[in-house]
Parts: sequence; C-alpha cells; structure tokens
Amino acid sequence: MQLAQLECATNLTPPVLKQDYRDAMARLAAAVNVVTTDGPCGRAGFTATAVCSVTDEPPTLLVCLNRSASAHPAVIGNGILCINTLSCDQQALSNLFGGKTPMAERFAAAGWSTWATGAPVLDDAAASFDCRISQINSVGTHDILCCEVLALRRRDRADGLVYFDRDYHGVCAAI
Ligand SMILES: NC(=O)C1=CN([C@@H]2O[C@H](COP(=O)(O)OP(=O)(O)OC[C@H]3O[C@@H](n4cnc5c(N)ncnc54)[C@H](O)[C@@H]3O)[C@@H](O)[C@H]2O)C=CC1
Ligand SMILES: Cc1cc2nc3c(=O)[nH]c(=O)nc-3n(C[C@H](O)[C@H](O)[C@H](O)COP(=O)(O)O)c2cc1C
Repeated sequence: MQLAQLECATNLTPPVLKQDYRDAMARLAAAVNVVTTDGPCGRAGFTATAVCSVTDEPPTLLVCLNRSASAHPAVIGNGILCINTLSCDQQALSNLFGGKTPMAERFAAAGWSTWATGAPVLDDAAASFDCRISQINSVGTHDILCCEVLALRRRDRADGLVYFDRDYHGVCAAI
C-alpha cells in the first residue's frame, strides 16, 4: 500500500480507546520484574512487566518506564539499574514495588546485595541482570530504556511468576 493510501485509511479508522487497548493487553502474559537502582540520585525501584530481550550482542534488555513513576528521576539520574525477574514465591514484592508504598518500605521487605553497578540485586530472584542504561527513547508517557547487561545470575529450577488477565500465576520450571 502506498504511504498516501495508508494515511487515508488511518484517518478513516476510529481511534483505539485506552480502555480497549488495556483490555487487550491484559491477554498478553508477561514475566514480573522488580527493577532497582541506586547511586547519587537515590535508591528506588518499581515493578515492571514491560521488559524484553533486545539482542545478545551486546546482551541488552529493554525496560519501559512511565515518566510519572516516583522511581523515574533516580533511574535516569543514576544511569544504571538491575532487572530482578521474580520467582513464584515473590508475588508480595510485586505488589509492594507496584506503586504507592514508600521506597524504604519496599526495600525492607527483601534481602539485597550489589554487584558491578551498585543497583540492588534481589536475593532468590529467578534471574537478575545488572545493567547500565545505554540508550533512552521517549514514546508517549514512557521512556524505553535499553539496558546493557554487565553481570547476571540465574537461579536454577526457580518456578516463574507471570502476570496475565490482571492477576498473578505461577509457572512451574521444567522437571
Ligand atoms: N507498561 C506499564 O506501564 C504497565 C503499567 N501497569 C500499571 O499497573 C496498573 C494495573 O495494571 P493491570 O492490573 O494489568 O490493569 P490495567 O487494566 O490497568 O492494565 C492492563 C494492561 O494494559 C497495559 N497497561 C496498563 N497501563 C499501561 C500504561 N500506562 N502504559 C502501557 N501499558 C499499560 C499493561 O499491559 C497491563 O497489564 C496499571 O493501571 C498501570 O498503572 C501494569 C502493567 C504494565
Ligand atoms: C504487575 C505490574 C506491572 C507493571 N509494569 C510496569 C511497567 O512495565 N512499566 C512501568 O512504568 N510501570 C509498571 N507498573 C507500575 C509501576 O510499578 C508503578 O507505577 C511504580 O511503582 C510507580 O509507582 P509510584 O509512582 O507510586 O512509585 C506495573 C505495576 C504492576 C502492578
């Protein structure tokens, strides 16, 4: 289809409503992560399902972060973060980091260590990716953070945690 025809077709299509978009997105199952940062701009963390692998050369994940999130200034200012992929038994942490709770209370609920970047690494996460932010692109309400992995750890045989249909579901590791 020519570009002009495409624009014309787009104009004739009624806009997709935000609620319809969210209802459809609720049908996409996604792993649950707690993304953390620490440094001169402070310690902060938030729950994120908008996380995926971009490339393995160099190993890079992307994280979509709402610019209105309380963690946003610290994440951007520090320029580093750790993506902690939750295991099945860490659902309570997802709720804590999912908004409204004071930062100190979020971090008090679990054990943490630090590696190369100084971002908090969650004890017993299914996997943790210690990253530096290599690129930022803004789209609508969110910043897309490209995160180069400097160090990682994976927990063998951890059961996974998935968010689907606005609820949490455990996923069993292969036997
Ligand atoms: N990518 C994001 O920023 C996400 C944000 N959330 C937050 O958690 C709240 C509860 O989510 P649900 O229980 O799943 O019910 P919901 O009806 O608010 O959202 C359904 C689905 O729509 C998408 N979504 C929701 N808000 C979004 C946003 N601001 N930007 C991009 N995608 C968005 C997500 O895939 C989400 O699972 C949301 O209202 C939002 O504040 C949840 C999932 C992803
Ligand atoms: C299951 C779940 C998934 C979420 N995924 C994302 C996400 O991918 N990106 C994002 O910016 N916010 C996401 N959020 C919302 C943030 O975790 C939340 O807005 C953040 O902690 C900011 O809240 P605060 O401003 O009160 O700190 C998610 C929330 C939940 C409960």
